Amino acid sequence: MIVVLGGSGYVGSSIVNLLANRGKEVRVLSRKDCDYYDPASLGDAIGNAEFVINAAGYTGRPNVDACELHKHECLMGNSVLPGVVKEVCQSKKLPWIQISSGCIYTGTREDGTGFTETDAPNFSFRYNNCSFYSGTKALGEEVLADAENCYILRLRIPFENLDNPRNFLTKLLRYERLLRATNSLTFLDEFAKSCLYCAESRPEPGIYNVTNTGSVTTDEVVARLKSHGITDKGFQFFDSEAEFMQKAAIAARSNCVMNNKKAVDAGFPLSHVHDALDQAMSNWIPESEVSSAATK
Ligand SMILES: NC(=O)C1=CN([C@@H]2O[C@H](COP(=O)(O)OP(=O)(O)OC[C@H]3O[C@@H](n4cnc5c(N)ncnc54)[C@H](OP(=O)(O)O)[C@@H]3O)[C@@H](O)[C@H]2O)C=CC1
Ligand SMILES: Cc1cn([C@H]2C[C@H](O)[C@@H](COP(=O)(O)OP(=O)(O)O[C@H]3O[C@@H](C)C(=O)[C@@H](O)[C@H]3O)O2)c(=O)[nH]c1=O
Repeated sequence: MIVVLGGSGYVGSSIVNLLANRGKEVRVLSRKDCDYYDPASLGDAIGNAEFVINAAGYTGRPNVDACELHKHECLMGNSVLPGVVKEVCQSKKLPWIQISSGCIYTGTREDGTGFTETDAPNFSFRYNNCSFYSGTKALGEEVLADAENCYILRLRIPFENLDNPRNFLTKLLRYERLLRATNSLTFLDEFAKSCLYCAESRPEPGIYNVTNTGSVTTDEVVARLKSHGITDKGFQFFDSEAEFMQKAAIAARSNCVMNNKKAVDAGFPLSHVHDALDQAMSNWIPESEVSSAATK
């Protein structure tokens, strides 16, 4: 049985749905079920699982700006909880996944290429230039530096075919104005499949950048939304990052490029970002039809 902490959240529910559709026995854990910060209580709740996925954490609503206002929750969920899950899984000798984030980086490497798993985070408290959210995610990875049998999977700006306020494509469609940025992204379907791949095929444990190959600019994504007929909106852009910060954000964002070679070489099912965007957009389901699509 696979236990998923935070399995009712945006990312967790996508993983749980895939596991269930593939016939896996899966159990969702919530903070209501036990004390996440008491190893004995969490250990009892995890019970006789064979594999654990920690999809719990504090991300803020509607976006990471909220983490600047809820620092205690953010630090506990993203930095302390991974350490408790590690203690419990190690004592039970369980393999497990921690969901981390590519947002612990900003920009590209000096040579213009994407960050690899061995590059030190450059959008963290150690650099003192980060959002509170990113700082806590980088600390969460540090806490797991010596973790055994642990997959640290870095997700980066999830998108999918279902219109949802957490979906990057929906965000671009709904924000009044857009920031011009270059980013690596993660197709949520392929992220869920990557979790299943770890549970079933057990590649070498460690850190993996679970992002689609390549990177895209905001303009490219918007052009694709138009060419797929999803919108004909005349998008408005901020003149600069400074204007974005002044008018639409509290915390700086970590727009960045990631290198997924380690994950691809290890067999993770990750396509090129252009193909993944086309797949999500050609199966686009508007929010008004999402719940009826889910029940079909
Ligand atoms: N969405 C994104 O853009 C990205 C997310 N991630 C990471 O993926 C993971 C899941 O994110 P996502 O699904 O978007 O988040 P959600 O907020 O949708 O879900 C996370 C779940 O975690 C639980 N939770 C909330 N606050 C806390 C807390 N302070 N301590 C412990 N548990 C808490 C809640 O479940 P319950 O109430 O049932 O306990 C919640 O439903 C997080 O670790 C996040 O950092 C990484 C990159 C991008
Ligand atoms: C608020 C806002 C953001 N943006 C841009 C900035 C950025 O490039 C992109 C996403 O910014 P948001 O504020 O929507 O999302 P943000 O909360 O920064 O998203 C992050 O969530 C956490 C949980 C993660 O782990 C990250 O990987 C990432 O997915 O959209 C606009 O273009 N216009 C806006 O009005």
